[in-house]
Amino acid sequence: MEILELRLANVRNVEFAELMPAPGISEFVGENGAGKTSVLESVFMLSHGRSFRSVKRESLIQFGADSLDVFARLRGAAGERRLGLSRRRGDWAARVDGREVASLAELLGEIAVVCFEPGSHALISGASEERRHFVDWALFHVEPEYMEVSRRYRRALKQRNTLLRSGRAVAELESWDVELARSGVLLDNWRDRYLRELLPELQQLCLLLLPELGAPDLRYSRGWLPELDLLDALRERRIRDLERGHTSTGPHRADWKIGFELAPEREHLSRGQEKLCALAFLLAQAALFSRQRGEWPVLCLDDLASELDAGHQRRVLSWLLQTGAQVMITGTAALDQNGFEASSYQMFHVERGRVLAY
Ligand SMILES: Nc1ncnc2c1ncn2[C@@H]1O[C@H](COP(=O)(O)OP(=O)(O)OP(=O)(O)O)[C@@H](O)[C@H]1O
Repeated sequence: MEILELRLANVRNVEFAELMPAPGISEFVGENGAGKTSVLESVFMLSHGRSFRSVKRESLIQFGADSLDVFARLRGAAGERRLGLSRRRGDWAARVDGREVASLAELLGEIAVVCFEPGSHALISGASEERRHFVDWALFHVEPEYMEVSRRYRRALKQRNTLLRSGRAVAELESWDVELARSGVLLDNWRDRYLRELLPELQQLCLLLLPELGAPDLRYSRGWLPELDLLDALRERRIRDLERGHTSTGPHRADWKIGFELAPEREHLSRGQEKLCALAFLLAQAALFSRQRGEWPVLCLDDLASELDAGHQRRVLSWLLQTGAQVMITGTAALDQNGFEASSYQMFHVERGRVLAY
């Protein structure tokens, strides 16, 4: 998919910007604090409903402004779409082709953006929630029933936790346990399958970015004891859960980790290797998306040059070039443009909130 036109208003220090990203690589170059990341955050917002820097969307609204607008004209396999996310008088509204949609998910389902940024190492070293989000974001795009099943699971979990805190009879938990098991097993199967499908893509990217570590392996832990089925695991934990006041087992506790032949645990990775590893996951996710959906997501790479050394940058850029995906990259200095085709490359200068095609 490709963003043909992008418009932002009152996003951080960008009062207004209108640009036409290149079909291939668009580079946003400017000094620290110029507004480069704000452009990427806007694109990411359309696909995730939030910024990658903060869960609070409000922090993007320009100081003193009472509205924010992000608009993109997107060409994808399903045709052309006009996508908008805005905030007016305290309310957020999402629009697809000019029509306000009832649920944000309708907008998020239209555009896929995969972003590597300075906080991405949290995918490897951060909380398990980051890793569940990573998988669940992909499931949202490829499993038509994902939203509904995930909603049922979250609702049952909330009800079960309320019941646990109320200290009422254990027997009342049965119906919620049955619902948790029904939806939870589906989530677990999808996650398990997704990670197995991701592995070959990941192996290729690790070979490109981290060849010194040997072959990678992915270990998925589903969130409950492998020898039990989910319903039995929930039943078995009831007494303990009542004491603790929350549900201590199930897919909401799922996690996965990567190990390499020569670095079996995360603690064996250097900080730089952690970042490369996170990048390998994100690019593998994009590659799998393209295989499953027949089109590439938009790829954003924030501050690539400060995250990667020159050799790794070159490898990533040549990999990106052969995908044909639309890519947006920020940096304080221009990239080495060797191999870029003029027709699919565009540089933008960003200066104190102004974005200008160069
Ligand atoms: N809500 C806001 N309203 C106005 N300005 C803001 C707001 N939030 C942040 N800023 C400012 O907006 C500017 C843009 O930040 P941004 O992160 O986009 O810059 P950048 O060009 O990516 O910088 P760097 O190279 O340092 O990462 C910064 O100067 C920041 O202080």
